[in-house]
Amino acid sequence: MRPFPRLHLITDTRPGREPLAVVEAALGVAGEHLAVQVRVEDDATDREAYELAARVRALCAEARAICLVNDRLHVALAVGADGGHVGALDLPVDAARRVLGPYAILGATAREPATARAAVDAGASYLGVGPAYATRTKDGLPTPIGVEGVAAVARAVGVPVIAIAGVTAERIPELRAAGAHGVAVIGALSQAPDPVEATKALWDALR
Ligand SMILES: Cc1ncc(COP(=O)(O)OP(=O)(O)O)c(N)n1
Ligand SMILES: Cc1ncsc1CCOP(=O)(O)O
Ligand SMILES: [Mg+2]
Repeated sequence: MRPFPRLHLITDTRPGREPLAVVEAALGVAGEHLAVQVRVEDDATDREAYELAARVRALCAEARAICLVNDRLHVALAVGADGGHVGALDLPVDAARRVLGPYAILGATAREPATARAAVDAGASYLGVGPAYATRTKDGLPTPIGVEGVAAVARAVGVPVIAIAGVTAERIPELRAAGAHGVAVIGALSQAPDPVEATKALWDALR
């Protein structure tokens, strides 16, 4: 079986961002070691989500990278993605597992050990754990859990823990030391002046 990717790029579809160009740049560096999660803004239409996901899925297939879809599992199924990711406001994990089937990759968001264990028991195959640090990318997040919070979740579960929020290449060593399998990033790539160099820095810190 393929090792689960340590670097997860989440698309940034806010105005002025270029999600496909960033995905192409990252795939050129990390290729099959990358997971790309298609995430659109809440007010995007399903058609917009589908069109972006279909293009990302095609790019990932070419690079043999994993393609995941955030929230909208019908879009994941429609484009033939490898799986999806759900959080507290999305389908419950057991329902998401039923939608995606037994073999799909299913991620769930967790910030503390009890919910992390519950998500795994309900069928999550990896956990997105955070917010690890403060971030300006998403509003309304709770207080960051820090490396100690990531470590507490990592100790509690046997599935890969993917740290999220405010992750930079410089922070990867402490997250890995805390037991994180890998990281998920939006801003570290989408706001980088050079996404190729930024991917190299993240990937070098992870391998
Ligand atoms: C890898 C990963 N971790 C956490 C999240 C956040 O999911 P959620 O809490 O449902 O928030 P939205 O991303 O849907 O706004 C994620 N997407 N990926
Ligand atoms: C979608 C999401 N969920 C928790 S933090 C976050 C965004 C993280 O973005 P960044 O990597 O730019 O801090
Ligand atoms: Mg969600």
